[in-house]
Amino acid sequence: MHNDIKEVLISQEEIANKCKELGEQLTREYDGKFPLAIGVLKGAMPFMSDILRYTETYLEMDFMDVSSYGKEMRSSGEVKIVKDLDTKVEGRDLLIIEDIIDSGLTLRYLVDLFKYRKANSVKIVTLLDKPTGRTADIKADMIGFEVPNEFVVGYGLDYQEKYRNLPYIGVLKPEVYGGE
Ligand SMILES: O=P(O)(O)OC[C@H]1O[C@H](OP(=O)(O)OP(=O)(O)O)[C@H](O)[C@@H]1O
Ligand SMILES: Nc1nc2[nH]cnc2c(=O)[nH]1
Repeated sequence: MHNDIKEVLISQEEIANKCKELGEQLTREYDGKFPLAIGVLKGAMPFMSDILRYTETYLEMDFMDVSSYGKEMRSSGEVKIVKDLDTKVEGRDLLIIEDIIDSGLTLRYLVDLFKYRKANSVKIVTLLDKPTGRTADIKADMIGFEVPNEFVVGYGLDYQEKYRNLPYIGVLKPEVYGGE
């Protein structure tokens, strides 16, 4: 698996330090509130697990499974709900937890949906931000790292469902996805 990686962009240690920092920031942000933390499956799973163990306030967790990439490296442009929330969001303070904002289409769709469902507030924390990919108008409230305009894998992020269990963020060798 590690043999398929051309370059490590963000190390396991850098990710761990950042998760602690962001979790502590969330503690301050949501102290005395009872937010609903929403993990966007599947990619956000490791990040959600790591930041929330440093968030020392009462909170509730739920998950939404949305998909727009399928097996491709480009967004289909259509965000599909694979699994909806089990929790009502009306009047709640929501924290959306994402692994990456690229085109922004996934988060634009989710924020609009939660506003339509009358959430009290909607904030976004993302591990990675790829601003050069953006086509939709959306910004995160908290960002771990900015990444260049490359398809990244690891720590939740997949290519054809592989590499989500890598402990770091990296870039694949071109031959892995049929490039030169
Ligand atoms: O800003 P965007 O261009 O919309 O891209 C971001 C989304 O793409 C990935 O999800 P994907 O649809 O690949 O599903 P997955 O998390 O199950 O891999 C990622 O986890 C984000 O949710
Ligand atoms: N694995 C992966 N999924 C994405 N979804 C949106 N951008 C990316 C990316 O760079 N890598």
